[in-house]
Amino acid sequence: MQNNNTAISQLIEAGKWVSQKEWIPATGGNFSARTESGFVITASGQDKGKLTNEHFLQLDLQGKPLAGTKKRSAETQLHLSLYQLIPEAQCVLHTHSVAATVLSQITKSHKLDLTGYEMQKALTGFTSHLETLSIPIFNNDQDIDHLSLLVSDHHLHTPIEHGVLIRGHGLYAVGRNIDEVRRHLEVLEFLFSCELERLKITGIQANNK
Ligand SMILES: CSCCC(=O)C(=O)COP(=O)(O)O
Ligand SMILES: [Zn+2]
Repeated sequence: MQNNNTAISQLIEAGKWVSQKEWIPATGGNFSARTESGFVITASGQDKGKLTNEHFLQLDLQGKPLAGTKKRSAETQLHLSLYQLIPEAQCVLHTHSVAATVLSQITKSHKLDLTGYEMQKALTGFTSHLETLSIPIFNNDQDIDHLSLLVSDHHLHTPIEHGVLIRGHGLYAVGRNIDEVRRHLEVLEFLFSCELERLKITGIQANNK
C-alpha cells in the first residue's frame, strides 16, 4: 500500500498520460488510490491532466475527510464503494473516452461482451482470445449514491474484475497497483476502440442485444 505522497505522485503522472491519450476531455474523469489511512482522490472540476498536490483530498474508508481543502470529486462514492467491495483494489481510474461513451450508449444489454481479440490476454486472468470478456454496464445516474448501490449489488453475484462502464458516461478501471490499473485501462480502451470500429463496419444492430 502506498503512502499519500507516492499515491498522489502516481495519480498526477497517470493524469498526464490519460489526458495525452484524450480519454478525459475538459474536466472529465477522476482518479484515486488506496493509502494507509484510506484513499486519496482528485478534487472536483479540475483538468485531470494538470493536477498538482493541492488537487487531492484524503478520506478514510467511511468517506470521512482527513485532509485537503478542495471539494471532493462528485463521484467519490463510486471510488469508495469499489474500495469497500474489492479488498485487492488499490487504484481506480475513471475516464470519459469517446469509445467507452459511445459503445456503452449503443449496447442495450447490461454488459458488453468482447471476444476474439488477442489483446484480451493483457488483462489479468486472461490466457486466450477465445475467452469472453464481460464488462458490466450501469445506466448513468446523477445520484451517485444510488449508482454505487447498484454497482455494489451487482458485485455480490458477479465480482468486478477489471472495470465497469457507466452508460453514455465512461469507464471505471480498477487494479491491484498503479501499473495494473493503467494496463487495464489501456487494454479496455483499445478493445472498446476496436469494437466500435468493428460495429461501424458491420452495423450497430450486431450489438443491440
Ligand atoms: C464535466 S465532467 C462531469 C462529471 C464527471 O462525470 C466527472 O468524471 C468529473 O467529476 P469530478 O467532480 O470528479 O470533477
Ligand atoms: Zn465521470
